[in-house]
Amino acid sequence: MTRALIEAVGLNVSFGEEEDRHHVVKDVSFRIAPGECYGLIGESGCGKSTVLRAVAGLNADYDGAVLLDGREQPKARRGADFLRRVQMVFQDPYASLHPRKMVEKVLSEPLQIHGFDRKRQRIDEVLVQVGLDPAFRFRYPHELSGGQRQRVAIARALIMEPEVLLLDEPTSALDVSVQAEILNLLTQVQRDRGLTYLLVSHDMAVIAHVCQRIGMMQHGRIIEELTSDAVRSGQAQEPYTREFLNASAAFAAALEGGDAA
Ligand SMILES: Nc1ncnc2c1ncn2[C@@H]1O[C@H](COP(=O)(O)OP(=O)(O)OP(=O)(O)O)[C@@H](O)[C@H]1O
Repeated sequence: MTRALIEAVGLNVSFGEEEDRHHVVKDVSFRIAPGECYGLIGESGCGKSTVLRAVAGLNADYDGAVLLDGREQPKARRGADFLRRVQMVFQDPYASLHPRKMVEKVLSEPLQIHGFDRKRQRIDEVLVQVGLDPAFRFRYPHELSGGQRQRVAIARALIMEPEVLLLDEPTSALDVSVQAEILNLLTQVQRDRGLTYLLVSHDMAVIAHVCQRIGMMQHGRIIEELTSDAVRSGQAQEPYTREFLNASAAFAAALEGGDAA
């Protein structure tokens, strides 16, 4: 890889004090090229979300470095440039949208903060892009389904015209019936805009659908990096990775369906 757009170098994160101190992310490094989708996968508690939060700058208490376009980012306060170019989509759209803010306000606030022009037009365009009628701008979160809420959360990220999306289990809080719709939307906007994704999930079907390269995490470490082609053709080296893949019935179903991208 010649150029990494987003990069983690030797990330370490611990929680707690003294004897209660737990080292939950251990020397995690990865490089993601512009336009590439990289997935972090592993069982619950292995440290995936903690890695993502450190990369996003939501947890400043890490050792190691996060680089955007080759430039190391300050830990405590990401600059305006990073905050515009790197956006995050959270697992639970119920929690990530303010209940008393109309969609219009959710989408116009970041435009205001970052001094964008043509607000009305940008809001209409992004709503259409995420599959919502522009009239949804006048709805409150409680007037939306779970899938529609996650579409608004994705619109909020996209409206900043970012280059990188950090996606933390973006479908796992949704009904199974709408999970595929949201995944397809994420794949579509990634292609349309040439976005770079760092996607965290415990679900191999989700990761294989979206990502070209995968980091397998166990106990806070990336134990193996492999391409989704290698995953599909069963070329995992580590026994734990093979076990994880074998145990993933959903992944087997995705393989059968042939929709793993
Ligand atoms: N703010 C925190 N304070 C203390 N411990 C934490 C904190 N955040 C996470 N942890 C612990 O760090 C470990 C890794 O958590 P993390 O959420 O990163 O795992 P994960 O792989 O994303 O799991 P899941 O898929 O269940 O979210 C867990 O043992 C968790 O309890």
